Amino acid sequence: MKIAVLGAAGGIGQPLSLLLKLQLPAGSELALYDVAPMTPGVAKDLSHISTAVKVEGYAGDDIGAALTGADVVVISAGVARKPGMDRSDLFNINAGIIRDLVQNVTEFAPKACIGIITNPVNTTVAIAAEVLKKAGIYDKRRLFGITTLDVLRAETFVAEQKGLEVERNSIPVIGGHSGTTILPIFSQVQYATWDKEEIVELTKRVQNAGTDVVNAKAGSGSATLSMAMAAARFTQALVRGLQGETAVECAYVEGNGEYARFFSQPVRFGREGVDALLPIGELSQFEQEQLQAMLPQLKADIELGEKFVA
Ligand SMILES: NC(=O)C1=CN([C@@H]2O[C@H](COP(=O)(O)OP(=O)(O)OC[C@H]3O[C@@H](n4cnc5c(N)ncnc54)[C@H](O)[C@@H]3O)[C@@H](O)[C@H]2O)C=CC1
Ligand SMILES: O=C([O-])CC(=O)C(=O)O
Repeated sequence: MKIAVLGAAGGIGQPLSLLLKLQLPAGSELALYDVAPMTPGVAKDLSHISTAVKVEGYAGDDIGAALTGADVVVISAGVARKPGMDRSDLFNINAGIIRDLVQNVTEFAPKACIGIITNPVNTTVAIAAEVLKKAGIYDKRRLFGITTLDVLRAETFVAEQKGLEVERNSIPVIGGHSGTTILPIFSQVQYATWDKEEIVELTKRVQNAGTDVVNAKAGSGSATLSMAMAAARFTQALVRGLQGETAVECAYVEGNGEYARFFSQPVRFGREGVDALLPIGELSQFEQEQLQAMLPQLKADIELGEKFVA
């Protein structure tokens, strides 16, 4: 397997690359790319870690070499939020970055699975899909918005609140990745009992968790370390699927359009990327209301991306 990380010198890119160096199957190749000139140095640094994963670094115009032969491309290139901004405020800069990077993927790694971290995810994934479509190579089984951080947060916050072992949790988070489009399905946590206020509060905590980190970092960026962990977990699951093993994670994918063109839900990975979309299961009345209420925003975010490419 060859995994390319685009944005590899950044706040997420560096710890993500470290985790992949430690966790990818022996014999894998890790290609780091960023516009930042330091990127070959980041790769050199990582390459001294004694695991059987080969690391190469590329900067500036050298994206073709990074992408050629890649099975998976993970993209965290772009700008991050500062206090007072919404994820949608990143659109102006990040939309063009994603369009141009995915254009390069169409040229150098047309068969790769693409996982997008760059915000606003609700929109950047739609941009990527349209660029791939224009190039005539769009395969919806191979494009993902990485929403795993919402799952990590839901798992952690439930464990804290209920005094549970965090490893026991597996909580689906559906919808999108901003504000009220993030919907954790706490009613499916069977080993805890809830009153309604608790669920409302915990739902808001997950929805605002990104903003909490942005505010706590006070102008120097957004979540990087937890996001690196989330993206590593997603990438590992995808790689396992591509290698013919079974793996399931929530991801923001083009499904059957029941709720919106792109929607985060549990996905089973397989040799072609998405092997099957798993049902979101039963929702409480609160969750059903939240789901219906988020859809206009989610659809508008998606449309913004589609129009940007058109
Ligand atoms: N999906 C999610 O759950 C999350 C998404 N994010 C998003 O991830 C993105 C990256 O965040 P950070 O790593 O903290 O930002 P950062 O600013 O630390 O790193 C971004 C990197 O992208 C590089 N870059 C910029 N334009 C590029 C291009 N055209 N090609 C290649 N590299 C390019 C920069 O040189 C920099 O190294 C942001 O958009 C942020 O909002 C952040 C946290 C969670
Ligand atoms: O909030 C942000 O800007 C970064 C992000 O997506 C998250 O931490 O969930």
